[in-house]
Formats: sequence, structure tokens, C-alpha cells
Amino acid sequence: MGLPRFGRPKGGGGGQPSPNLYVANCGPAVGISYDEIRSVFGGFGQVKGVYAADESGARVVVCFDGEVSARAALEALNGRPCSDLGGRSLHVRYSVERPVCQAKMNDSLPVHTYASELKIPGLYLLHDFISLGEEKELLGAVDDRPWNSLVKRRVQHYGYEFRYDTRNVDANRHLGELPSFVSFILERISSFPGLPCATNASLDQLTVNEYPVGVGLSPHIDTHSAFEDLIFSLSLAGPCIMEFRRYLEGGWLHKDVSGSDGNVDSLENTKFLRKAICLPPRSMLLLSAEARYAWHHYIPHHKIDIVMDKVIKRSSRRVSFTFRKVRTGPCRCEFPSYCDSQSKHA
Ligand SMILES: O=C(O)CCC(=O)C(=O)O
Ligand SMILES: [Fe+2]
Repeated sequence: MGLPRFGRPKGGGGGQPSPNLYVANCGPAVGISYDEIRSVFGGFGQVKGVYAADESGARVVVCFDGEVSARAALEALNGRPCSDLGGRSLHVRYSVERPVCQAKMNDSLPVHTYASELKIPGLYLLHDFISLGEEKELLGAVDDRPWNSLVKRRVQHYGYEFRYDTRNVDANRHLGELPSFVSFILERISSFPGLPCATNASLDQLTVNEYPVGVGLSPHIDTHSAFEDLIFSLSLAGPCIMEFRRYLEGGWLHKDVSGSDGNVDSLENTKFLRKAICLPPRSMLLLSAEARYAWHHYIPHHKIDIVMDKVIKRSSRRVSFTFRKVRTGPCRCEFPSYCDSQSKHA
């Protein structure tokens, strides 16, 4: 389920009477829970539901079972500080039902919890891959080391440097072994169901990304010729939503050309399938097969995410550890239209 199909009325005034109210300055982002909202509006009649009106977390739609209750609530609560809702002044108007197509466009994508729900071959997510104590140690270790600042986020590279201008690595410039503070992760990676035992030993490149609150990552496929089949990403500190897009016409040439860290989405007008998953802290994501080679991954630039109709405020930075194996020969995957090694234009 996404957002309800009710939006903000156009123009001034309270709008056309309706059982549904659009209430601004109210919601989880300003410290008011849906239960509190339901309880206050419930004083005027039966409330059928309270929903996020948009992704702000500060605007809701309250649906009553009839117009009489909605009118009573609007007249009593609009423009006055409400002591039961933290003394906030609510802006209340009648809500209008949006046409289906508009509702669909504005709807947030359903966000799944388990990788199997996305039905993308080769996508896996293990929750609680590390403990709270281990997470703290990993964060301490990277915070003790120098970060490189990109435009919007900071990074550290181990093993080989990842170059954002070429979206590749220089396989001839080995920076050294992966640091000892990640040894236990590499060992645990061999517990991933169905992987060859030697996988952990072969991973030789680590990128640590630190995303401030609200910062995401442009849609991309990790360059086929740069890395082998398996890409592991461990999430720490804060959660994020990761979206996967399968562009119907493929083509590695369409990749994000925004350079080091820009937000340019050069794929906007192309048709694509979209699926989304929540990556909680301490979870390990694995991209392999089709998920690695044919689906773009993307972290939307949001301060608020909606997961299972709940508004989740991103309140902490997210730090990710991405483990890969640098490729030394050309890629021979089964997805040539996404592959820089196999494209005629490469
Ligand atoms: O932050 C992540 O989990 C993903 C990072 C990523 O996709 C990349 O570095 O290519
Ligand atoms: Fe990536």
C-alpha cells in the first residue's frame, strides 16, 4: 500500500466539503504520532484512517466516516494551537480525491523487507549480519582513518581505489591488503547460503561510503569490467531504502554521467521496472547474477522514507562497506546490453 489517493485541495478556503481532511503542520516529522492524531480527531466522530499526505512526514490526511464529523473537526481545529498535539497550530482543509493516474505517479513505491519479495534473481539480504558491538567497532575504525570528501558524501577506499570519473579501478595500482578490522566480515561472508567457500578470500576491494542524512546515490550498475560477479554491501549506523531499476532497453551507455557525486539522473525518460527494499543497519546485501549485472541500484535522496505505510525519518548518517573483487580480464556476463566489455561501443 502506498499513500492514500487524497491530496491537498487547490486554491484557498476550506475547499469542497468531504469526509476527508488534509492537515498540515502535523505528523511524525514534527513529533506527532498517527495514534495521537487519530485520538484528537476521533473526538469529532469516527476516524476511518490517518495517512501520510506526502513524503514530508508533516502533512496527513484524516478520513472520517462522514462529512459532519469532518466539518466539526475542521471548524474546531483549523488555525488554532492544539494543546493535545504539542500546541501546534494545524492547517486543516477538506481533502480531494486525486485521479488514479496522479495518485499512482505520486505514490511511493512499496518498500520490501526481504529480498525474496523483490523477485530479482541474484539479490539477497541477510539481516543482523553483525552485532551492535561489531558495528560500533567498525564505525570507530573508519572514523579513526582519513575520509576523502566528495561533493555530498565521504569515502574511503581499501585494496584498490575506485575512480568516480571512469567508474573503474586501476587494477595495476594495488594499495595493499584489506584492513584487519574487516577480517571477521570476510570470514562470515562464507556463511552466505550457496556461495563457493573461497569467495571471502578473493574479495580485494573495499569502498566505505558515509552518507549524511538525506543524501543518496545516483542510479548505476557497478561497471562490469571493473568488478567480478559478487558485490556485498554492509549497512551501518542508519537505514536506507535501496531502489532497483531494470531499464527496458538496457545499455551501459545510459549510465549516470554525473561524475564524482552528482544527482543527475540521465535515465529519467526511459521506461523501467522499479522495486525497493529497506536496508537496515547491520544487514548485508549481496548483488549477484541479474541483480548485479542488469539492474541499476539507487538510493533516493530523501530525509523521510515510507515503509509499510510508516514514515521513517532518516535521523542518522548511513555508512556502508562495499566489498568487491577487481576484475582482471573482460566481463563475459549474460547481459551484453549492460556490459561495457561486450558492447560494440566499448
Ligand atoms: O552504499 C551502498 O550500499 C552501495 C554503494 C554502491 O552502490 C557503490 O559504491 O557502488
Ligand atoms: Fe554500486
